[in-house]
Amino acid sequence: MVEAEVSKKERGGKSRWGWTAIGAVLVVLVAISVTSKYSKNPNSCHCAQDSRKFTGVVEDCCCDYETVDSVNAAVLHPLLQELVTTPFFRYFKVKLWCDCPFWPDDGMCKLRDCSVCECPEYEFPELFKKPSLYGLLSDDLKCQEGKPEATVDRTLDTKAFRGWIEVDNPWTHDDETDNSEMTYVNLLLNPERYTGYSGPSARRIWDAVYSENCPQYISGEICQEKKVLYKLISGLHSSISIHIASDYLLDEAKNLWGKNHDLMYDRVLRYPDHVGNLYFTFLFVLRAVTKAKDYMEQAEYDTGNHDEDLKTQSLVHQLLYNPKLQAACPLPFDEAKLWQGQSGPELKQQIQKQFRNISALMDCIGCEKCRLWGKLQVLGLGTALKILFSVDGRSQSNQTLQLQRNEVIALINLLNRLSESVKFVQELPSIEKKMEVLLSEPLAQEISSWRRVWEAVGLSWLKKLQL
Ligand SMILES: Cc1cc2nc3c(=O)[nH]c(=O)nc-3n(C[C@H](O)[C@H](O)[C@H](O)COP(=O)(O)OP(=O)(O)OC[C@H]3O[C@@H](n4cnc5c(N)ncnc54)[C@H](O)[C@@H]3O)c2cc1C
Repeated sequence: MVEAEVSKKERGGKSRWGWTAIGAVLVVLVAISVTSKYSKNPNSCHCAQDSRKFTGVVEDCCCDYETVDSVNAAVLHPLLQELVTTPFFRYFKVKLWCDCPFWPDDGMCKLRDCSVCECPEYEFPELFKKPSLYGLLSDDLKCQEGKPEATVDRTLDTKAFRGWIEVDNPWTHDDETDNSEMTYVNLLLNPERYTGYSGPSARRIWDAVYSENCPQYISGEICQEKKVLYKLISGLHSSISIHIASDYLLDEAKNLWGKNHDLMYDRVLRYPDHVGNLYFTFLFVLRAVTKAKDYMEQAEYDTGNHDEDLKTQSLVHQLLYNPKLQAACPLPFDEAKLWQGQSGPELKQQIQKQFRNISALMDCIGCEKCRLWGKLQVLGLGTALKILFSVDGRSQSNQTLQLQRNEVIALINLLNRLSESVKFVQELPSIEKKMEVLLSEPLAQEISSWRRVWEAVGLSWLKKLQL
């Protein structure tokens, strides 16, 4: 083309101008046909825009992608990253050795990283070991009235919080009040990352989760509440996959860990609905945390380390009352729209049973570390469900929220995991660029072959013109 232009200027012949113009039109038409062909490919159309892939309001939520990204990057992510390192939030109580209630354990874990490093007795806070002295259920309060002289009334009526108690979460399979097989785990020593757990064992669990408990909804054919359950699980699945890809064993021989962008793209980013579900789950859990803010604000974050505990309290306050967050996304998810129909209570029971089954499936995970994070995050989701759906401030005002310490730890750690995943997705442009190169390879090849054809034709025309 450049050669043709130079020759045209040098020669200045009228008929040659005409030939060149026809040639230029042909090139434009070829380019248009090639690019339009590729823009029909759903994978490449996003890339071709060279802009953000995810825009607009997150489906079924009250916040848009851009706001979630900016508030997460500016407020939530930094706060949560710090909060989960505090002594209160880094120890999680979990029953790791559990029998799968559905089929014999067929663990397929390949790596040493599959196993969990449990805490030695001396490490975790002494206060965590003791059952709470201040755990006062509403029934206990009545009992105390009979013998006031014997007990100190520690209730503070103005406070929502009445001390950590051992209560069972109705949404999960494990009995959270049974401490016999529980062990404490330092989450910082056991990061959620690639473990090599895959194949039929892992696939069977995901298949059971989706097919038996929350079959993918077909738009318009399933009620909103069931759709919520599917989206929560799918969003959690996206987050797990993103964590696997973002902390991946790139070279086993060299023990080299890092980001595996191709895996992140293959598993999550190329499915916009899986990304949408991640944002949905993030907003759902964020709504639960902010709804429980009175309770969380009053809660005791004692671990025996005064300075650290003050820091924890302050970080929790900053998270719950952040003006930027309140202004940007005051109601991340509107739970009041659910369970409105006549069959509401029945439906709630049915979905609660399905979620309990999902939580029981976590005992079938044949990789200890995956089981740890699976259990933590499912308890976190169960806690969010409990906050949003088990205690309804409007219709059952006599029901007060009671959370156990482990539920709050799971809830905040889950929110942090989701926040990290959203941040990874937000850092998409660099990944997108990489994919753009990959996706544009056939386009580049096709253009260059058309260019070669055109150059050959153009050259033969030029030769003719020069004669
Ligand atoms: C609870 C749990 C926790 C795990 N934690 C870890 C871990 O910490 N580290 C680790 O290395 N491995 C972990 N695994 C295993 C991991 O999730 C994958 O199963 C494994 O890496 C194999 O991946 P895959 O490519 O076969 O697809 P999988 O991720 O197993 O997906 C199976 C199928 O589910 C569907 N699917 C995938 N993502 C979504 C989504 N977001 N929404 C809807 N449908 C979807 C697709 O049809 C896909 O083919 C965990 C598994 C489970 C069940």
